[in-house]
Amino acid sequence: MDKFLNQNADIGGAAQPLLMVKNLIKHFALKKDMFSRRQDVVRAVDGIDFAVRKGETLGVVGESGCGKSTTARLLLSLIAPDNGEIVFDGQAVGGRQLSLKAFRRQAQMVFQDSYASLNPRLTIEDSIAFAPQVHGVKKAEAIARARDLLQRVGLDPQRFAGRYPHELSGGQRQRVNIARALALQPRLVILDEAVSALDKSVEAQVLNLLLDLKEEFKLTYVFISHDLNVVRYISDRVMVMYLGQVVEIGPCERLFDSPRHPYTKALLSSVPSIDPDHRTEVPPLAGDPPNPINPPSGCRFHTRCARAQAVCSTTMPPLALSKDGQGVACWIHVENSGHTDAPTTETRSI
Ligand SMILES: Nc1ncnc2c1ncn2[C@@H]1O[C@H](COP(=O)(O)OP(=O)(O)OP(=O)(O)O)[C@@H](O)[C@H]1O
Repeated sequence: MDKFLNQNADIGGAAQPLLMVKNLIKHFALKKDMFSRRQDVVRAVDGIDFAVRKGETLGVVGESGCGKSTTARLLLSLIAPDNGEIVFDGQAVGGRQLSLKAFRRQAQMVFQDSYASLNPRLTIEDSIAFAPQVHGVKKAEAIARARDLLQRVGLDPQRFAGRYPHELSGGQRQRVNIARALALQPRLVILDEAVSALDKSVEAQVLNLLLDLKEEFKLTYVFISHDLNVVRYISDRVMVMYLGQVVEIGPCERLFDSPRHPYTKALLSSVPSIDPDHRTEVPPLAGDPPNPINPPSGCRFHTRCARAQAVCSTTMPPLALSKDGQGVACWIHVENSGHTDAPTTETRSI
């Protein structure tokens, strides 16, 4: 356990992580068809380690199907992992140290679909006040808290408290979902594509609201999005996933300005830049990722990587951490160990 704490403090780049994840695995068994003897399994999340430090926003990016949402659900114990450990503020989640109920008070989630997340039969204030009452807060106090939160997310309680979800715009509903997530006074909020369905102007307002609330309530965010510009705007550090694994993690600006993993380079080169100094020579990703039921051996990216070497197809590279806090799982970086910013600590051998 101590070894794990030290390793993950390194991966998080901070002495005080709020959340630590060790070797998290989730495979989904698919229904067998009548004539097949084989049981296909989707390796949605396949052995990930990372930490989220107190007060930071960790952005999570990667192509569709790489395991971002499954990771989010695992983090909040909405689904059970096949393996792995989650430690919240030094206490293992779901065991004797920190019960699931106690953890769920401190960790909340905001989903993409603002309408599906709300009960259509409850007024806005009743929706926000619901969870605190389940956790023992008296109704009058829960309603007062709901009205206060409405104000804080920019919705006048006089006008909005008694309305129903269908009477609100998408942006207003997402503000309600954010207020609802904050009603239990959590420390960690996981935002899974929380602004992706909004118009660009509303998206910008909600992003700024999230930044303000983070300061005001001393929150820590895990921010999942396919929109790299949005992730760059809001994140302190960024984690890049490919086929259920972490391929790179590091400080946001450094990762965007000098990505190290060939996958991160290709992913970022798909974002158009109007700045000629920032145009990249790396071609954007071609085709779809391989099937997660039968992922490539070795480094899972080797089948699409222009720089792949023999070792890449046989052996999975470790996620190695350099002195500047950037972790990269790529043999090119492991082998460049004479370089000043090359990996110094092998944080994970797979
Ligand atoms: N309940 C499930 N049963 C079977 N396969 C699943 C299940 N949930 C997710 N998967 C598969 O697991 C893989 C990871 O899915 P996940 O939704 O976590 O990816 P994602 O990165 O969030 O994708 P997106 O950006 O499209 O939301 C995908 O191949 C997906 O089809």
